[in-house]
This record gives sequence, structure tokens and C-alpha cells, in this order.
Amino acid sequence: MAVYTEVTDEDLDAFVADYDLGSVLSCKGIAEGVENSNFLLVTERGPHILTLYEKRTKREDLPFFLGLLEHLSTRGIACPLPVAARDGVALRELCGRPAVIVTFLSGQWPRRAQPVHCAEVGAALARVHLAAADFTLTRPNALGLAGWRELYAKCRHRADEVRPGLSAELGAELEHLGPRWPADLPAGVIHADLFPDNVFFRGEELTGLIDFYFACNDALAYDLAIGLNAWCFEADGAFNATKARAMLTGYRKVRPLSAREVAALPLLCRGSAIRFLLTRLYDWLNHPEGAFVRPKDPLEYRRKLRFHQGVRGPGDYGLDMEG
Ligand SMILES: Nc1ncnc2c1ncn2[C@@H]1O[C@H](COP(=O)(O)OP(=O)(O)O)[C@@H](O)[C@H]1O
Ligand SMILES: N[C@@H](CCOP(=O)(O)O)C(=O)O
Repeated sequence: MAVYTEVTDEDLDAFVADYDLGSVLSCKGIAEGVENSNFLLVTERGPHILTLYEKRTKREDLPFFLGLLEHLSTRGIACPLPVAARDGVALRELCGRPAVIVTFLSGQWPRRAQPVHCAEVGAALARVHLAAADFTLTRPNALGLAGWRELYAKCRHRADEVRPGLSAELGAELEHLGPRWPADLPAGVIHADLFPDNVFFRGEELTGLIDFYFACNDALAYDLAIGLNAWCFEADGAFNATKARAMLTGYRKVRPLSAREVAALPLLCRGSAIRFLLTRLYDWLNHPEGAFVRPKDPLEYRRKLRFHQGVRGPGDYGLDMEG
């Protein structure tokens, strides 16, 4: 869950009065999510999501995120659409935070993802990559190699509080990735956080994608590496090659992968693992006092990183080298 900022009834009523949404019937903090404060806002016009943007979502990035949602919506991607107030402006301010109301998507995120869900997610990711190809705004990935090094510098002295030896392990992995990180793969806008809790389904049908607040320009195949890590490991830590094959096949049906992208996957998966390991570690060590949020386990991503360190090639993900 995440609610970092409490909103009083008076502030909310004044905020909603600027929209054509009628009056507020209820507004409840949402117990899922990590980054921003989210509320299920029900007005006379039905349910919406109210988001107050917190620490990691920079104000200057919001035009990119909100513009991307509008761009993808008009190209048939089921994602939240920012709602403009009567003055035509969607990005506003509430309780000293940038704030937006977006449309509510129906469906549930899958608590027990099956290969069929992974196939749908792979296909949806590829559709996002294609649909965003003509989006004109750009945003560099703040959580790429340089961002990982910054996070490591902030956490290295305390990382061993979480697990002895972790600091040295992270340092060694960054040394390994630095000179090898692929710089010239096909690139474009990626979602960069397509975890199960950001994908809604009704049964086996994918009904929506949410949480584009890490979206940025980077290698398209890196988005797949993030997806493989998020969807294709079991609770006991075992990698599920059937799910990985389903996700990769689903993706390739919509956007073929080049041989270079396939060959880079093991490295991209290592990068994706250290990215989430580091942000989780940072959040674990810097948990805001009194915030309504449950930090995620950094060590889950240490186990995933170790799996990828042992991978011999893309075949271990159920892939061949063909495009
Ligand atoms: N447009 C939406 N429609 C329906 N539910 C949503 C929508 N946006 C967010 N939610 C709900 O809020 C939760 C947190 O949203 P998310 O964007 O993942 O937050 P955070 O950016 O803080 O991680 C989601 O798991 C979902 O339950
Ligand atoms: N997916 C990230 C945390 C970001 O949370 P989200 O709710 O925005 O997906 C992780 O699992 O570390």
C-alpha cells in the first residue's frame, strides 16, 4: 500500500470542485503500490483514481508520463487516461503535491500468474513499444547504470545490515555490468515496471496496464528482462522457464526480437535484477516514519540476480537465437 500524504475532506472537496465530476461520495487510501499516494475516489460520476506524486516521481517528468498515457490511450492501449478539470488542465496540486485524477480501470491483478497471463503480458508489452514509437517526448532512464551506481553509493555502508556480504556483492556486480552493458540495442519508450500488480485481468483477458511512472527511453528488450524477473519466478525462488517462454513468445508475435536482443537477455536480466534490488534496498534502509507503506523485500532480487549470474545463455530462458 501506499499513502504518504493524508488529504482532509475540506481539501478534497475544494480540489474536486474544479472538475465536472459532481461531489465526492467517498475517498479511500489504496493499500497497494509503493511510490505514490493513491486513493479510490468515488464521485457522482463514478470511480476514479486520485494520485499524489511523491519523492521518486519528479514534477518535471509528469508531462512525459501524462502525455504518454494520452498517447497510448488514443492508440488503443488500455491504460489510465488523465482527467482534465474544467480549465482543461489535468496536472494540478493538492496538499503541496502534484496531483492528478485518472480514469479507473476494471479487472484484478493476478495473484497467481499462469503462463497464459505471461503470454498476454509479453504481447501487451510489445504493443506498448510499437504504440509509443511515435511519441515525441523523451525521458532518459534515471534508473540505468548511472542511477544504480548512485543508489549503491547511498546504500553501500549499510547494505550488510540487510545481509552480511551484500555490499561487496553489489559492488562486484556493478563492476561486471559496467563495461558489458549493451548500448546499441533497439530503443524506445519502455514501461520499466510491468510487475503483476500493474497489470489487470478479467480471467485470462488482459484488461489494463497501470503505473507508467517509471516509463522512459531505453532498450526495448530491457523491458522484457524486467518482465521476466517480475513474472517468471515462483514463490520458492525457482525460475519458471514455461512462463518465460510464454512471455517471450507472446512478445515476439507482436514485435520480433533481433538476434542481438536475444543474445543480450541474460545481461539485461542481471541489470534489471540489480535495479530492483537497489531501489528496494534503499527503501528498506530509508523507510519513512509513519507512512502507510510496506517496503518490498530486497533479497528476493538478490536471489534472482544469482540465478541470472548462473545462466549460460538465452536458451535457459526458453529462447533460441533466431529473431
Ligand atoms: N487507473 C486505475 N484503475 C484502477 N485501479 C488503479 C488504477 N491506478 C491505480 N490503481 C490501484 O492503485 C494501486 C497502486 O497504484 P500504482 O500506480 O501501482 O501505485 P504506485 O505508483 O504508488 O506504485 C494499484 O495496485 C491498483 O489497485
Ligand atoms: N515494482 C517495484 C516497486 C514499485 O512499486 P509499484 O507498485 O509502483 O509497482 C518493486 O517491486 O520493487
